Amino acid sequence: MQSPTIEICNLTKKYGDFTAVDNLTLSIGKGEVFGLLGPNGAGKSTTILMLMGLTEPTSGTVQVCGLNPVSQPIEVKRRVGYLPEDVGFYDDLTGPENLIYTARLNAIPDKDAEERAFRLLERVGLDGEINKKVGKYSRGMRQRLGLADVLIKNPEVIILDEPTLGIDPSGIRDFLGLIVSLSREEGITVLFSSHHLHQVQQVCDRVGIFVKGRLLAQGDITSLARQLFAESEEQNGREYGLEDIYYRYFEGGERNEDNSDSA
Ligand SMILES: Nc1ncnc2c1ncn2[C@@H]1O[C@H](COP(=O)(O)OP(=O)(O)OP(=O)(O)O)[C@@H](O)[C@H]1O
Repeated sequence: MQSPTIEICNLTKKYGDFTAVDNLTLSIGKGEVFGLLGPNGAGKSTTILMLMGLTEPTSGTVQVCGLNPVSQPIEVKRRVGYLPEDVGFYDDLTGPENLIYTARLNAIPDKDAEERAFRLLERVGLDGEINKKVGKYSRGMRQRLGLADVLIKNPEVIILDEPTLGIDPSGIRDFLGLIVSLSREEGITVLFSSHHLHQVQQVCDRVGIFVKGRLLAQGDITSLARQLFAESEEQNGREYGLEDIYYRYFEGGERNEDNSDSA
């Protein structure tokens, strides 16, 4: 059997006395779209920083594409594309100019870089905007350019940290559709970190519920509620679902008829 693309084992990160990530164990297979779902402050970004070799674990191990991000951070960055909440671009350059710049930084020859930049702009639906300076892009356009920027080096894995923040609903739909097709058509492994239950539900094969540094449950969407609410279901005789997860773990309350459609 193929070994997992991302393998996290008993991973802990402490900042002084505060534990941001607490004994996390998780495997993500090749081509899988995995959602790391948790409220603000759960430890999602800290986990991503450890996967990228940008901060060191306090204890435990991480492997990405068979590499150790602590001792091989450059090799990891070569194979993993990371899209943060807000990507920094040169605002006075156009989309293609920004992408070609990234390609050069990744040692891609100029001729290939240009061809790849235009192909990716088409892939993310920005081919109609090639002469526009990025400073004039909308938030959704910047994120789509961010995705192209991540893809220019042909990564095996892409890690997206709250990528839809500030994008309008139709932009979000397009962006999520793109992520799914990338995974399906190109076999890219995707780690999608978000606090939006419904977005994660739309695109992810498997989801981990991450709260206060701990992974409470993981699995496909339908099995999550069962894992988290088995006892309550037995006591109350009703079926629990995703909305219940949202209210209990993200809002700190329980779902009732007054709030049942606002997640
Ligand atoms: N450098 C740091 N020093 C001290 N505490 C930190 C540091 N970085 C993060 N934390 C704390 O660790 C916890 C987890 O933060 P993290 O950013 O990983 O959460 P998150 O799930 O990504 O949330 P958000 O979506 O709000 O960024 C938070 O309580 C945060 O305040």
